[in-house]
Amino acid sequence: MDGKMQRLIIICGATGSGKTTIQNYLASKYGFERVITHTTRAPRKGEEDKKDYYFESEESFLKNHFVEQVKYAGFQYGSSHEGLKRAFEKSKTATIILDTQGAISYTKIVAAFEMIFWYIEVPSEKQLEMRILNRGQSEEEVKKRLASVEARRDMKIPQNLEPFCEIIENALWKDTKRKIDKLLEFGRDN
Ligand SMILES: Nc1nc2c(ncn2[C@@H]2O[C@H](COP(=O)(O)OP(=O)(O)O)[C@@H](O)[C@H]2O)c(=O)[nH]1
Ligand SMILES: Nc1ncnc2c1ncn2[C@@H]1O[C@H](COP(=O)(O)OP(=O)(O)O)[C@@H](O)[C@H]1O
Repeated sequence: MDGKMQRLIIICGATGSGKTTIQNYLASKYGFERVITHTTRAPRKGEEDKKDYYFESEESFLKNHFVEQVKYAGFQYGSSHEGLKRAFEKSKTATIILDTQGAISYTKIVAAFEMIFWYIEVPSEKQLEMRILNRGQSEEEVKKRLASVEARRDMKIPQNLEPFCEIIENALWKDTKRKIDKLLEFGRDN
């Protein structure tokens, strides 16, 4: 495969903004492979090891070869060279979900693939809370998550990430899909 043709779509945004929903849409409509990242947080109901994340212990986490790693709401998260390679073996365009700090790290690396940065926004914090609650997490869990320094930080796009990012407002899902389709149509062959 021609390395120059590979593309990584980096998706970031507040917790509950719709990053996973968008990643799933890109997988089902366009066949874009997901880069599975590593975390020490426990799986949520319905999440599967090696599909949603590589769920790691503190010890096993350290054994990976990371492009970047962060601490988010008290847990470790990291994207590994192995994870990227596995995704690019299956499709030329891959997608990855990162916090904004991780996305900033990617703006600084020299990579063999093209990078596209998307920041997902939701019109109001109230809507965010509602969506997270609908996802099945308890009110207490949601409050705790939204109170972490990292979650607060990622509610807004950091200034040093803004020049690299396409901001996608995820209000009505059908409009979001249309926006994404347009962006990908425009990006084709560029
Ligand atoms: N930097 C970085 N962030 C990650 C990685 N994997 C996941 N994240 C981010 O970690 C944050 C927390 O993810 P998660 O626990 O799944 O919670 P959610 O955002 O509420 O679905 C999100 O902002 C993810 O984008 C990674 O490998 N590196
Ligand atoms: N445009 C939308 N309108 C209404 N609900 C949405 C929309 N996009 C995503 N959701 C829902 O919001 C919740 C959070 O979305 P999710 O993709 O899990 O967010 P993230 O991965 O950013 O934390 C999920 O229950 C999802 O189905």
